[in-house]
Amino acid sequence: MFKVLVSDPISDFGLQQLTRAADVEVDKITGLGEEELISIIRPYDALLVRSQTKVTRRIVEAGVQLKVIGRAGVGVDNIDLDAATSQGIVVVNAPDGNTVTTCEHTFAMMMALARHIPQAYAQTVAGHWDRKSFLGVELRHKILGVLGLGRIGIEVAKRAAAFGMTVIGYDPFLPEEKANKLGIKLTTVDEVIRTADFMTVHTPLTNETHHMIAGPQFDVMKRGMRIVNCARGGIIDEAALVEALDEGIVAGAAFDVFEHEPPAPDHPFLRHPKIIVTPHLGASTLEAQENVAVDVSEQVIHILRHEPFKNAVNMPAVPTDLLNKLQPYFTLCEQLGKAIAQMTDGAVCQVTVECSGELADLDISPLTPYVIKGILSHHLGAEQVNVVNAIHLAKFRDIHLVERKSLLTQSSSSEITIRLKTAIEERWVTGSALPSVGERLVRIGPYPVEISPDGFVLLISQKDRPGIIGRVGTLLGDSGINIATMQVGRNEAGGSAVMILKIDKKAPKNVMESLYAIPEIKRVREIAFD
Ligand SMILES: NC(=O)c1ccc[n+]([C@@H]2O[C@H](COP(=O)([O-])OP(=O)(O)OC[C@H]3O[C@@H](n4cnc5c(N)ncnc54)[C@H](O)[C@@H]3O)[C@@H](O)[C@H]2O)c1
Ligand SMILES: O=C(O)CC[C@@H](O)C(=O)O
Repeated sequence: MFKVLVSDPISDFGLQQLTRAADVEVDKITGLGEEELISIIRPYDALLVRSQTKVTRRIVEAGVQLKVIGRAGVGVDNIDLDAATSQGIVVVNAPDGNTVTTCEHTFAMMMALARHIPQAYAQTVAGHWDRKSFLGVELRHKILGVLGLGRIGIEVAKRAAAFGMTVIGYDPFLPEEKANKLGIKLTTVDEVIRTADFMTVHTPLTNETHHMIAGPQFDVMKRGMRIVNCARGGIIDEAALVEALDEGIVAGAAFDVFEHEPPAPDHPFLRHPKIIVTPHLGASTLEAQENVAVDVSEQVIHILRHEPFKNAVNMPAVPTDLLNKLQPYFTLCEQLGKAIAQMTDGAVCQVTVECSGELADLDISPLTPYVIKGILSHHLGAEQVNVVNAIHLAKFRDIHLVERKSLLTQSSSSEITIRLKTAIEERWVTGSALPSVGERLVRIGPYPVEISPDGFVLLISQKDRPGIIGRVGTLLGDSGINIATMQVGRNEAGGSAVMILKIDKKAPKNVMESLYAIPEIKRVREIAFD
C-alpha cells in the first residue's frame, strides 16, 4: 500500500485517481508548519502540495520513504529541488492545467485596473455615490506589452486581440514566425517600456528577470502606463513601482503576487490608492484546481507504480548502457549550453550538438538534454528545466535540435561542439573532458582557448589596436577584479581581435558599461557558470 500525504487544499475531484486506487491510502492534513510536517512525514511515499507548504530540506530529509513530491501547479519555488534530487525523490508539477485560469485572472486585473472597480466598489458599499473619481480608460486601441510569451503570455496576447488591443512583447524563445501568426509584434523590453499603455509580465522569477522592471525602466517608461503582475513577486521592483506611481509615471498597478508572501501588514501596496491586489489567486478557479490535481495525481500514481510519467522537474535521466562512456561529458554539455546561451543574442531557432573522436562512434542522443538544460535554464530558471523535460521544453518553443557526428577533429580526444543559431546570429563553442584535467572549453568560435567552465569568463571583441588590452586590464584592476587567465586572438594585424579573460568575480554592471565605452570594443559578454 502506498501512503500519500496531501498537505495543501487540493481539489477532491482531482484527487479521485489516488483516493479510489486500491493500492493507495491518502491522508489530507493541511495547514501544517515545518516541525509538524517533519514529525509525520516519515511513513509517506508521496507528498502533494500547492504553494502554501514550503517543502524545505529538513522536511525532504525527514521523508525517508518519499519517492515523489507532486506540485499541483506550475511554480516549484516552494520545494527544495536540490534536496529532493539528492535524495532521489522525483518532483513533478502540472504546468498546463492553470494556464487559461491565470490568463483570465490577468484580464480581470487589467480591466479592474482600467475601471477602478475595487476602489469604486469600496466607496459604493461604504455609502458614497461617487461617479467623478473613477473615470476609466478603454482597452480598445491601446498597446499591450507582454514580457514573457510562454503558456500564459500567449493566451493573454490572444485575448487582447479580441479587445482591439495591439500586442507587442518580448520573449527570448518565441520565434518571429509564431509571433506573427499570433499577431504579436516581437520587440525589445526597452521598446515595450517606452511604448506600451498596459504592460503585463509572465516570466518565471530568475536571476535575469528579478527586478527586470526597476528604477531605470520606470525612468524611461511611457507616462500613464498601467502594470499587471500575475506571475511572480520580484519581477517588478515593488519600492521603485510605488515611487513611479507617486511621481505620476505609472497610472495604476494590479498585483496578484508579492516579493514576500503573504506581504507584511504595512506593505505599501496594501494602502496605495492606485494599486489593486489579490492574494495569489491567479490559479484559483474550480477548473484549474481540478485540472492540476488530476494531472499531478496521475503523475504520482505512475511514479509509485514505476510506470512511465511526464513533467518531472528534477529527475536525472541516465541511460543504462551508455552511462559509463557518456558520464564524463554530461557536466561538460550543460556548461557548454550555459556558455553558448550567454554568448548569443536573439530568439533561439536551432541547437546543434556535434561530437568527434571516440564519441562519434556512440549514440550521443543522451547528451542533448544536458546541452538544452544548460541553454534553457539561463532563460527559464534552473528550477524549471531538467534533463527529463529539456527536450520537451525545446520542442514547445519550436527549437530545432540537430545531433551530428564529425570524423574531423582538431585534437586526438573526443570533442563536443555546440552551435546555437538564433534569429540574428550563429555562434559555437567546443569543449572536451579529459580524465586528467576534467571539463575544458577548448575553442570559443574559431579561437583556441583552455578554460575550465566555472566562475566567470569575459569575452571581448575589439578592433586590433595597440593599448586596448592594457586599458581593459587597468579597468578591471581598478575595479578590484582579478584576471586569472587571459587569451587573445585576431584574424589579421589591424583587423578584428578577441580577448577571453577568466576573472575571479562577477563584473558588475558599471564595469561592463565602462568596457563598452572603450570605442574600439565592439561587443562584451560575460559568461557566468553557476
Ligand atoms: N499567479 C498565479 O497564481 C500563477 C499561476 C500560474 C503561473 N504563474 C506564474 O506565471 C509565470 C508564467 O507561467 P507560464 O506557465 O506561462 O510559464 P512558461 O514557462 O510557459 O513561460 C514563461 C516564459 O517566460 C520567458 N522568459 C524567460 N526569461 C525572460 C525574460 N528575461 N524576458 C522575457 N521573457 C522571458 C520564457 O522564455 C518563457 O517563454 C510563471 O512565473 C509562473 O510561476 C502564476
Ligand atoms: O497553488 C497556487 O494557487 C499557486 C499557483 C501558481 O503560482 C503556480 O505557479 O502554478
